[in-house]
Amino acid sequence: MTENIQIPSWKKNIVFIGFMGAGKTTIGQLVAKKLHRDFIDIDLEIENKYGMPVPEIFRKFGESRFRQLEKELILDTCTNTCLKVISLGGGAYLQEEVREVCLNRCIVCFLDLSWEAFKNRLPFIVDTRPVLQNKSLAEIKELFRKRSAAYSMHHLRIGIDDLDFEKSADQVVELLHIGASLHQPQD
Ligand SMILES: Nc1ncnc2c1ncn2[C@@H]1O[C@H](COP(=O)(O)OP(=O)(O)O)[C@@H](O)[C@H]1O
Ligand SMILES: O=C(O)C1=C[C@@H](OP(=O)(O)O)[C@@H](O)[C@H](O)C1
Ligand SMILES: [Mg+2]
Repeated sequence: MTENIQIPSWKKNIVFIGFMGAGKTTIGQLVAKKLHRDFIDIDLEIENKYGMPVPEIFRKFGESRFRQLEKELILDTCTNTCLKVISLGGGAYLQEEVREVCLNRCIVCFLDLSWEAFKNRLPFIVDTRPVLQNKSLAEIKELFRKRSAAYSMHHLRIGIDDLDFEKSADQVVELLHIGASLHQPQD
C-alpha cells in the first residue's frame, strides 16, 4: 500500500472519488478547465469503448465485467499518464488495486456529500445509476454508509453540501494550490 513512488506533486494526476451524484464528473471537468489540464471520465471512456451507456453495459454484460474493465482502465491511466484530471465512477474505489494505484501515484480528492444532501439528489440520478435501481431507501443508505469507509482513504476532502458545482471546483483548486506551495521544496 505504501509503495514509494517519486512523482513530483505538480505532475500528479488529480483523481475524484465519492458517492454517486456527488459531482465527480461535473466538478472534475470544471477543475480540469481551471487548471488547463485534460479531463478523463472513466465511465465515459467505458461507454465509448462499448458504444453504449453504463446502464446498458450492466444489463448486457453484467456488473463484474464492468468492474473488470473499470479497474483495467484506471490502473492503465494512473500508471501511464500524468497531469490529468480523472473522475472515477463511485464504485471503482471499492477495489483495493484501484485505491492503491490512486493513493500511490495521484492526488485523491474526496467529494464529501452528506446522506441528507444526497437524498435530495437521488431523484435526479437514479435512472442512470444501475446500482441504485430496485433498492429501498434503507438499502441505499446502507450502501452509502459502507462505502464511506473506502472514501475515507484520500489526500484531500471537500465538503460540498453547501457549495454549487462551480464553488466546489474553486475550493478544490484553492486546496491544491495550498498543497502545492507546501510541498514544492521537497519536489
Ligand atoms: N438540483 C439538481 N437538479 C438537477 N440535477 C441535479 C441537482 N443536483 C444534482 N443534480 C444531478 O446530480 C448529478 C451529479 O453530477 P455528476 O457530476 O454526474 O456526479 P457523479 O459523477 O459524482 O455521479 C448530475 O447528474 C446532476 O444533474
Ligand atoms: O457507484 C457505482 O457503483 C457506480 C457509479 C457510476 O458513476 P458515478 O459515481 O459517476 O455516478 C457508474 O460508474 C456506475 O453506474 C456504477
Ligand atoms: Mg460520474
